Amino acid sequence: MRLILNFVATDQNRHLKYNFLKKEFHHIKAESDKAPRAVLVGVSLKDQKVEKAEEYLDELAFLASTLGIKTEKTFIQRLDHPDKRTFVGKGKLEEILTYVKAEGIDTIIFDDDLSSAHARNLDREIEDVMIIDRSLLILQIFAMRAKSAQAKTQVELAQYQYMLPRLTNLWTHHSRQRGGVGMKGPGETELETDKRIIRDKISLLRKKLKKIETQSDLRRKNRDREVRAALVGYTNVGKSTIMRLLSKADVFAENKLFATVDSTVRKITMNNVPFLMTDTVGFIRKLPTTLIESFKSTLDEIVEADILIHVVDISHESFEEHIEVVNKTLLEIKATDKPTLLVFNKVDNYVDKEYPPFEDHPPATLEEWKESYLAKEYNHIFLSAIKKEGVDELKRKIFELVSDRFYKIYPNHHSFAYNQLWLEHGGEWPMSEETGDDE
Ligand SMILES: Nc1nc2c(ncn2[C@@H]2O[C@H](COP(=O)(O)OP(=O)(O)OP(=O)(O)O)[C@@H](O)[C@H]2O)c(=O)[nH]1
Ligand SMILES: [Mg+2]
Repeated sequence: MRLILNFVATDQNRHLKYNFLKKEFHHIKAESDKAPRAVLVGVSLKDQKVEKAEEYLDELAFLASTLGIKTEKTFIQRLDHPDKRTFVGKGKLEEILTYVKAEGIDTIIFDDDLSSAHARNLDREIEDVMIIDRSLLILQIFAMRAKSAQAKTQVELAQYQYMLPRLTNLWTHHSRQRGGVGMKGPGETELETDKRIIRDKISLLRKKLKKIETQSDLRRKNRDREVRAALVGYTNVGKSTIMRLLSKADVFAENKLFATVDSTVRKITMNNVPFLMTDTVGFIRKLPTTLIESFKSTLDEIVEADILIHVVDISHESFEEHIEVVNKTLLEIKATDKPTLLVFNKVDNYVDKEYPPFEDHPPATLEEWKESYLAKEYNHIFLSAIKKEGVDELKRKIFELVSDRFYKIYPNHHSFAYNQLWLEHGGEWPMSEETGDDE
């Protein structure tokens, strides 16, 4: 097996080829001239339903398809905890390998992060098949999507940070004294050299990022006295579509995961009240921590926002869990405690659930969701961004939050009395709206 990480550590110009993941994928594609074919492997833990593990693998398959990888089969093993040696047990691994060989599969994707010990042991068992874990897959998507210098540098940094601890045991069999060649320092083993190169690269990238961030900090400072709203939510819920709807901004929306990696800011004015709207990167279950760290300045757009517009795809089977993942991530980056509007998007795609009659059951229809604990807990609206149903109410709710904040900063603004009246009388749309780019 050629493990994906081998590329960097064994390539002569490894310190130059930072975009190793991309190259590796191109390599596979070029070899076979068709989409890479994969099997997915997940573990269903003791206290977890098998359907949950299946759902997680569906998401993993969606992540893989975003990179053009086709999923041929999924394997789930029920375990108390992942196997220490090879992630799944011996028997399961044999079953997987038999299938992989028979079908000529080129990639095995694990739904959890593999430790360096896992990688080493799997490396011994498997030949000619690429092994990827969830974090690596997400990092690769980010690398593909990043457009700005800032996002590209952030992804690179996250890739190297991901790699560094995994180098530790992986290369022990390469560790040997080697005299005076290339980058090697005096008395260093090959492993030490590799680690040093990566550490140097990390500190270089940190410096580069700091420089870029100083510029965006300055730009943000200039916006200090402006009201800022941020669209947040799980990936693929419709944030960019809503951004387009509100600002007529030409942002990219696609039915793939992590369509947005660079954040976009637009200035919007409603009834003479201006504010900034940010569309930013979506969250996902088990977002690699290296990504959260290196995307700190992008996520600061959320941290510094006055108002959050939390978008949810209500037609998704796991949308309640998605809300939890987003709330947990917001807590992690310290962006809670802001006035928040929960947008239940994609109502056009919602399919009523079937439950046995006369039994207690979770909400099964949109009407029932409207009466649910979630609707009670949150300032919310129901929306179809695609069919443009509920847009006026969305605008009105956003306007309420934004103008509340705006008049706190500018209590004497001339539009205050007019807008108070307008809101008290039910605020009929359309009202004046201008949009413009700010960067
Ligand atoms: N059926 C339906 N689809 C929608 C709706 N809103 C957005 N979509 C689709 O959902 C997909 C994702 O939309 P995006 O706007 O890219 O989602 P996002 O939240 O920005 O996604 P990321 O940037 O990947 O995190 C696209 O295919 C949209 O066309 C809606 O109201 N109904
Ligand atoms: Mg988006």
